[in-house]
Amino acid sequence: MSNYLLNISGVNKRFGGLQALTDVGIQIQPGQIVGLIGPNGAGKTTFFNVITGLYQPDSGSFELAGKPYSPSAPHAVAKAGIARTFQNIRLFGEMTALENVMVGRHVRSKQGVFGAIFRHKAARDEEASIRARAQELLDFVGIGQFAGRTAKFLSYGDQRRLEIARALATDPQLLALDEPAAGMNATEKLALRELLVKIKAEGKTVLLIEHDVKLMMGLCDRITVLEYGKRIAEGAPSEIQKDPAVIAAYLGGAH
Ligand SMILES: Nc1ncnc2c1ncn2[C@@H]1O[C@H](COP(=O)(O)OP(=O)(O)OP(=O)(O)O)[C@@H](O)[C@H]1O
Repeated sequence: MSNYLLNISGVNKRFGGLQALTDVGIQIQPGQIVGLIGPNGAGKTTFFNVITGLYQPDSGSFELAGKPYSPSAPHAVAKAGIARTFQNIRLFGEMTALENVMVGRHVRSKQGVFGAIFRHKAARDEEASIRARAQELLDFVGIGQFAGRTAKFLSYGDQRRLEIARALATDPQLLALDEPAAGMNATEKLALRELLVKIKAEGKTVLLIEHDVKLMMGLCDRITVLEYGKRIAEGAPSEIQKDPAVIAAYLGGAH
């Protein structure tokens, strides 16, 4: 057993003839923001999808908060305590912002379908507390005033915030964000950075993939670098910035 919140090692993943991940691991201390970077095609998304149960690895050892977890399916991973967002926003566009967060919260709700149908008092009470918590989370991410707005009518930056609020609604031990700054302008990126710092201040642990290396350097406690499906470096941003293998990977790659 280790003190890591997330301790993953020995992950291999092959797609047909392509070895997308070779013996990749990551170790995350509780309360840290950890970044996963690397040139295009390095295997970041594949690794992320393995961690969150979207892809089945060929091998690997997975431990969350000292307990083995099986990344066999996304719902199993969510139950284990990892919540994620997606590179392409996946909201319920026709539902309100509040309803989107309430859906996330229902992962943790106790009342089953029968409770919801027959409107038992316990179910009604739980619904009210889910609603209140959802509003709190919208306030926390800075879009509380848009609770009643249909999700698809929110600005791009606010939709991203909503996704984060929905992920937080599951009370995750680890928040996994897939390119949260993709498509954002400079102002939105700054606001996202502030939000992530706030999430960290709440004691949450965050793993993120992000192409904006400058943003990552200023935000992350630790960074893991992949290239051609292998981990080539791990360290604090100041170490990563001057690591010859990392510099070579970025200069030689598409970035
Ligand atoms: N579902 C799949 N089937 C076959 N090959 C895949 C699949 N997903 C990814 N790959 C391949 O695996 C390799 C790693 O891709 P991956 O998307 O994980 O890299 P990445 O670091 O996330 O890249 P990017 O920064 O461009 O998103 C690439 O060569 C890619 O073509």
